[in-house]
Amino acid sequence: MLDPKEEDLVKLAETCLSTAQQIKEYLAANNHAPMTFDADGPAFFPPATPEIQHARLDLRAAAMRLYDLASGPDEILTWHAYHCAHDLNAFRYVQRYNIPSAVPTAGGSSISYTDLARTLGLDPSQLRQMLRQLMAIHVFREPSPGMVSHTASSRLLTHWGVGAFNTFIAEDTFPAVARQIEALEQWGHGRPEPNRGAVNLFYDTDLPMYEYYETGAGAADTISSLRRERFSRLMTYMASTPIMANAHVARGFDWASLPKGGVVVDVAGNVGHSAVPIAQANPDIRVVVQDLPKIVARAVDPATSVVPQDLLPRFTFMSHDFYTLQPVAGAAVYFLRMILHDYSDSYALKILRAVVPSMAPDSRIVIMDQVMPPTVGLVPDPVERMMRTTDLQMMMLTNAKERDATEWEELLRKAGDGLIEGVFQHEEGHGQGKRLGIKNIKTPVGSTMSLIEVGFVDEDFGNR
Ligand SMILES: C[S@@+](CC[C@H](N)C(=O)[O-])C[C@H]1O[C@@H](n2cnc3c(N)ncnc32)[C@H](O)[C@@H]1O
Repeated sequence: MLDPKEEDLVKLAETCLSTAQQIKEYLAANNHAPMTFDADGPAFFPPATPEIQHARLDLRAAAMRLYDLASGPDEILTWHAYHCAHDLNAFRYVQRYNIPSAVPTAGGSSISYTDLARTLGLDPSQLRQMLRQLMAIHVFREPSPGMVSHTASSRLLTHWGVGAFNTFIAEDTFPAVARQIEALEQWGHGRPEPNRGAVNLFYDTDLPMYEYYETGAGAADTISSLRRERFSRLMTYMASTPIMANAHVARGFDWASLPKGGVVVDVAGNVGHSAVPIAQANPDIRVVVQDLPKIVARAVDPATSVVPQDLLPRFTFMSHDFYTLQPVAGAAVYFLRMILHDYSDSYALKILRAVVPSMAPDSRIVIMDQVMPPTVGLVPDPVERMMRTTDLQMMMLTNAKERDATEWEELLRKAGDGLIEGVFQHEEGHGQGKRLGIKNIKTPVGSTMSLIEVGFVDEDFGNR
């Protein structure tokens, strides 16, 4: 990993050179096309060995640091921030008016600003202003004056998942995060309620984001339906990206060790996409996927179902509000992926304390979320950037946060307080000297999320 304190221009440039060579050679040796901005080039960096992944991280970290040092302290605060704001503004325009699908995708083809504007009912001069802003970051290009064509990135805006992600940033995150300070001033700093986030001001709702999405029934409320669909697609896509790949679910916990006939409850599992690798890892277990009613309807609808046909007999879908007592008692595992980071401590506690009374003494809770580095500079810069941005996204959405290992341990200890005796009521000693705690944390290679195995441990167990 690049030394977090390295500031020498030449040393950073040397890192760029050596890692760039390593990556170029790897691509050539494995018959992968070189990375390019051309529309016909690879849309995603190809799968690579851990060494090449590390080289990519170092290259990005060194190049970004060089860029910042060459810009100077003033530009970080002025021009860089200025560019970011208007890049987002241009993305919003591009998404709102469906520009990507109106630009021809056939190799080498292009369209004039005038024709594009006429097709979409836009002003040609404003259209050109917006697209030229994005061309600086390799999104669209002008192959000749007055003509627009795709780059690899702009073409990807037509991809169902990348497009949904970009639209969510442009149409939801960008305008909502601009209300963050107003939310803090209107409702108070450090508020725990999930319906007092910046997104509540932007969506103009008193409901927590997920409940707001649920209100989108019928034509009466099409905007919340549209936002729910977008968010749902975003979540499904995220689970397919290398850093959040569903495959990590199988790598971070030994699902095969669960007993025959054991049950895994995927609490708030959306349409069940993350439970698929669990069921595949152990043919002898059953899976219960729980979520809010409209999500469950999507999960069981053949048009939107994501669970492969051969696994379906082992799947049950259930509407369940996770603030209420967990209806499945004695499951082998209660799996909570990307749930608790959506909530402040007091709400995350409510969710966990609704699970604990249903646990058997040997049940586990497996939490899959980020385990934040306890300070800055411990992970590669691009990873740190992703984790910190996600942390703020959680604040914006639901007044929530990502947690480090100590914060997780503290939360779990409180989640078990007063409930242990009930779980161990049929056992000798009634669970005296036990607490809910972390048994293990495993971070699969290439994943930003870890699997935190939680169970009943002796009071003096571990000291993370
Ligand atoms: C961030 S998504 C995570 C989904 C899934 N676990 C995953 O890893 O992709 C949060 C999920 O929580 C669900 N949810 C929100 N509030 C809920 C509630 N009160 N009870 C049950 N599920 C809820 C949402 O519908 C959504 O599917």
